[in-house]
Amino acid sequence: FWNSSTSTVLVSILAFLSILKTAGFWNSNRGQNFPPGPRALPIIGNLLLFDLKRPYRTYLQLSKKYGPVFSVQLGHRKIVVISGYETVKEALINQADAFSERPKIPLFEDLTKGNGVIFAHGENWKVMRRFALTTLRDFGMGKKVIEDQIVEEYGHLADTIASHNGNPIDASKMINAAVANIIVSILLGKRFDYTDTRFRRLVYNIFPYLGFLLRANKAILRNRDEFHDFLRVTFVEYLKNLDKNDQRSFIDAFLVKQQEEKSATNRYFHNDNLISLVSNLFTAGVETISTTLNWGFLLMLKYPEIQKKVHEEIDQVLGSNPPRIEHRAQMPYTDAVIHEIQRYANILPLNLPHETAADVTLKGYFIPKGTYIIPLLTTVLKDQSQWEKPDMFYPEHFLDANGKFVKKDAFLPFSAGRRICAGETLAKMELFLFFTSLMQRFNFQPPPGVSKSDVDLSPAISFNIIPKPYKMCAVARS
Ligand code: HEM
Repeated sequence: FWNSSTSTVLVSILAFLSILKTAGFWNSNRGQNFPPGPRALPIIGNLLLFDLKRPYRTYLQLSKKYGPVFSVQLGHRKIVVISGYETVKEALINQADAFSERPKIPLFEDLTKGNGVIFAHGENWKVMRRFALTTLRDFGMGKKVIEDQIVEEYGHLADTIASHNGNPIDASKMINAAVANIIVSILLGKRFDYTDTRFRRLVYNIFPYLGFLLRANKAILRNRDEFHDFLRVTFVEYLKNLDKNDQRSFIDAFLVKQQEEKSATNRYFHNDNLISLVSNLFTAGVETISTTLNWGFLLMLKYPEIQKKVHEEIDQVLGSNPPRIEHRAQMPYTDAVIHEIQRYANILPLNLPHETAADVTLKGYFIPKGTYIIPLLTTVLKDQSQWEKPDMFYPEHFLDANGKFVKKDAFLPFSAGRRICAGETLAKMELFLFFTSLMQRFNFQPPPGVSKSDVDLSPAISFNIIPKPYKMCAVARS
């Protein structure tokens, strides 16, 4: 009965049905005004349209053609892309709850099993996010400890940079280590020496560079196992010395919660959630900041006249005093430059993916519950209706005619709504203190023989926007 011609007929029928389905013949969304988009091919959907090396470019082009709400199909997944400041705001802020979920992405589900905060869902996400936010505040801004730690850390970083005596260096690894130490001191309550072997493995091997997050290879899984083993041993150690009245780290705070009397949320405080939280904060809190700083110094090489103005403001306001966070309000130009670095660098052009938690209507289009959403941040940070010179590095975007700092609604590098970056306050503090302190100590110049017009601002090939590796000379300022 079951012979090869039966199989051929069956395969043909299936292929035909698949074509009909893709063409929308009995699409469940049909008649409900699903957002428009390019016609999809069977099985692969719109894959052929994509610049796979820099997918954000394809989304950007499609948004120009199809407008602020459109759809693409990748494999069997229909994706709705939201672009432009007004529309992203209408979704993530005005309809915050409906756009607050994360899709289940196989690689991340394998890595975290829905634990932690970044790729968590429903109630687990809510409880872990609330805990992460309060604890970051307590161990950071609340107790002022973190500001002191950043000040200590930028001292170490500046000394390491100065030891190269103005010779050309690629500072990215040093910056990475300094930034990693900040989150490590919040999580573990102590910093590491840059030469510590375990720390080096943690920073350089275990956590992949932003651009390679999507490579689900065996090495990543092996590194993850090694990191988890390290954490399990650490938890046991911290548990032994735990003192409810003297909590010294994020891990201590979690373990105290775990031991509290049974409460409605107590069941979420298990070790798998702690492991994922620690990994989440490390992944989210190191590469983002160091990539932004790497863009910042590259831009200072390209625009020495802007660097000069920052130096002047530093000399005027700080003199030789170390920067503290309260100085930011007195340094509008430096503040504007840092904001413009974030806007221009646009490091997460695709944002992180969202998913609709309920059926929702946006700009007249119907989007069912469970739809994969991309709130396209690049179209917000470069929205022509919001920025005077969207494609240029122009700190005046954040200054009024009197040189006072002005906030901009479309400045959303941390996204918006329920899933807005949980580390925004910490990140802003780190960016200001690291950038200002290094600028206070050094003049950044291209290596000998390289002129400012040779400085290349085109990004490396990646899913996110990272600068190509570069060298610079950090010449001590007298
Ligand atoms: C320049 C620095 C940073 C940028 C540009 C940035 C940007 C972002 C963006 C765009 C998201 C996704 C928001 C969304 O889904 O709508 C995000 C999420 C997140 N970020 Fe950041 N981030 C930065 C630094 C940090 C730091 C320092 C930490 C923590 C220490 C952190 C922790 C998180 C966490 C936990 C999430 C997940 C939030 C959730 O799913 O509820 N980030 N960040």
